Amino acid sequence: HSVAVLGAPFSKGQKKRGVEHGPKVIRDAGLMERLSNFDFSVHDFGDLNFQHLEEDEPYMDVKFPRTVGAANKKLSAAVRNAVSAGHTLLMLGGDHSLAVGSVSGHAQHSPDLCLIWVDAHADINTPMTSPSGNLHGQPVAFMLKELQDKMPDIPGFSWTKPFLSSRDLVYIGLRDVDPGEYQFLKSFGIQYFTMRDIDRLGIQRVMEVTFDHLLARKQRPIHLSFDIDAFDPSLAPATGTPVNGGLTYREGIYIAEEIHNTGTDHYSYGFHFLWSFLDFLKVFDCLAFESNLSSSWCAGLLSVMDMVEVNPDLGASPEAVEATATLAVDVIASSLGQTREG
Ligand SMILES: N[C@](CCCC[B-](O)(O)O)(CCN1CCCCC1)C(=O)O
Ligand SMILES: [Mn+2]
Ligand SMILES: [Mn+2]
Ligand SMILES: [Mn+2]
Repeated sequence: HSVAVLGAPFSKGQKKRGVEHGPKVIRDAGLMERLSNFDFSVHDFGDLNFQHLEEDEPYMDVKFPRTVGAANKKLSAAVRNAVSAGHTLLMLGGDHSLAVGSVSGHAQHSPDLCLIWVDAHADINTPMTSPSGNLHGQPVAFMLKELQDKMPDIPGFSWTKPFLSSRDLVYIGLRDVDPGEYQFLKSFGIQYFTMRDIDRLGIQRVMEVTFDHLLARKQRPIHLSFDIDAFDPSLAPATGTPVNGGLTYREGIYIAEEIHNTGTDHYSYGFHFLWSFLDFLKVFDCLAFESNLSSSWCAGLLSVMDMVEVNPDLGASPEAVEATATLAVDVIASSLGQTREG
């Protein structure tokens, strides 16, 4: 299979300058070099260029609605085209408002997709519940069918149509959820794992429950929307809304590795005891075929991945920026098949 890389240098979903340079610093951290180590082909689609609209007054306190709406309309077409061409698509942000275009473009090709949202935040505010008016805290609200009667007609977003059911979404890493968002999570019964849940259950169990929830009934394409602020700020300081107590390096990489490992029979869900027993037997090397089988099979179910909110202007030093960008590349590489075992 092939991977396409698309940069989305966009920042108007929030107020801090610099996140529009996210695609550049992620590439400068060696992204394309790291991707060339895999056996799949890599296509660089370059960066989208977004026009800044002159007249773009706030709407119900929502900032830059027409600019954000237009950018996402353009992004959704690019994502739909890339997925339709058979690529696994990697979208480099840019702020998280870009998920509106990325996920809806993906859903136009794959309406049965499921969404894994790795983030300190739920990003499910409506214009009425948003404490900031920043659209990077609202993308999920544009996607959910259950929220469509609570969403006003925002200028610039008339092209959008809700496409996602709450049961097809799982959050991992939450630790800064606004009151209105919490109400939606509870009333729609959305599956989520906070950092406390990760402390209690451990990341292996979190991923098992996530895949049982999303894939046990049937396998389908995964959209992974990864906000770098899911990591602890000590690991990812160069980002706009850091929150203490985030993912460790190993937890973040494990999430990515497990997403890569979906899609083979090796992981027919609900039979963990069997697979862990087979893994145990593997140590006697009597099941070598099993690992070869899964490695040949593992295209993985990942179809589109967003990597967003890397902001080079917010690192305290060049080293801090480099560390944040390199972490983003590590997560991307692990999602696409890089392993820690060789
Ligand atoms: N939930 C917030 C933050 C959104 C972050 C967007 B992301 O995840 O893409 O980076 C507001 C969070 N909270 C408001 C009260 C004071 C502390 C921050 C919002 O503005 O909606
Ligand atoms: Mn966030
Ligand atoms: Mn986010
Ligand atoms: Mn693999």
